Amino acid sequence: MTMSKSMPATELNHKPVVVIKLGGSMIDQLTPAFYESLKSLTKMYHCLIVHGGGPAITAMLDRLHIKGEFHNGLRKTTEETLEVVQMTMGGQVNAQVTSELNRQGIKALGLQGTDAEILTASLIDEKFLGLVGKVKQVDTAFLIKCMKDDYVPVIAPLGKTEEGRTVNINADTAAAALANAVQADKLLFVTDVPGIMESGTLLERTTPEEITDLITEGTIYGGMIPKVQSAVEALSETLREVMIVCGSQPLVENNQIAGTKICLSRKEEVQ
Ligand SMILES: Nc1ncnc2c1ncn2[C@@H]1O[C@H](COP(=O)(O)OP(=O)(O)O)[C@@H](O)[C@H]1O
Ligand SMILES: CC(=O)N[C@@H](CCC(=O)OP(=O)(O)O)C(=O)O
Repeated sequence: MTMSKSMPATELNHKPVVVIKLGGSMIDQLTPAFYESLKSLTKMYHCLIVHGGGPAITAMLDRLHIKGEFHNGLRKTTEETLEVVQMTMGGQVNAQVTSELNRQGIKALGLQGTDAEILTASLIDEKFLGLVGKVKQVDTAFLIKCMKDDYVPVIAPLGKTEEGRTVNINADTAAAALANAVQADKLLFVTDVPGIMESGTLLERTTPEEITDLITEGTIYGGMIPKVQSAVEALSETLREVMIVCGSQPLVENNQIAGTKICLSRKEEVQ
């Protein structure tokens, strides 16, 4: 379980928080209509954005002829790979997302998870995965300050170990940890598919138990696995629903968010 260093509930009670994870698969294709809907969301919610950058990292590794390797959806991160991760996801992609949001009139502030001790992580398995971390503690103090001033923090999922080593963190798991730490009302994973698909049909609602079966039978595979696992882990008494949504359409239409809702049970009815 992730620890949180400060409790935001009392500080941010005038607007709930929504954490939005922008998948690397979608970042280059987000439409003006998507940003417009995000802007209207900022009127009702404090928004906190976590972005990925998998495709950009892979493209740069290819250009530099550095061999990549994945284990269970996690990129083996050598010292050399980490430099590329910092340069692309922490640099280029973070700046791209932040400046696009600002261009659309959203007050966005680009940050790395390594700033202001936002993400403290532990190494998962250094021998096997190298410098890949999982979030151990989130310091929300600076994020809350930003959101109180109506800034949208845009976080690249890099973290520091307690020994001060920089680590690469899967963006889905970072988003889930941040959502828990800021006691978010909603967590949205924006990706390049309409939601979880089963035999070509969108699953509008599902549960952790069904997700386990869908992974076992191979319906859910690849990059969707860390996403749904992070979604399930994030579910709590406060965060009763997590959604997987598509970035090629507006986030909210007719007051509805289209995609797959993951709830603790099928009976959950969340507004
Ligand atoms: N059951 C499923 N429904 C929809 N997409 C799935 C499913 N199983 C695997 N996927 C794959 O997951 C991908 C999204 O994950 P990923 O590529 O990691 O995106 P992101 O960069 O947004 O995190 C989809 O493009 C699709 O190829
Ligand atoms: C440890 C690990 O795998 N980190 C990811 C971080 C980026 C990410 O998660 O980006 P997407 O959301 O685009 O997949 C990586 O290096 O690709």
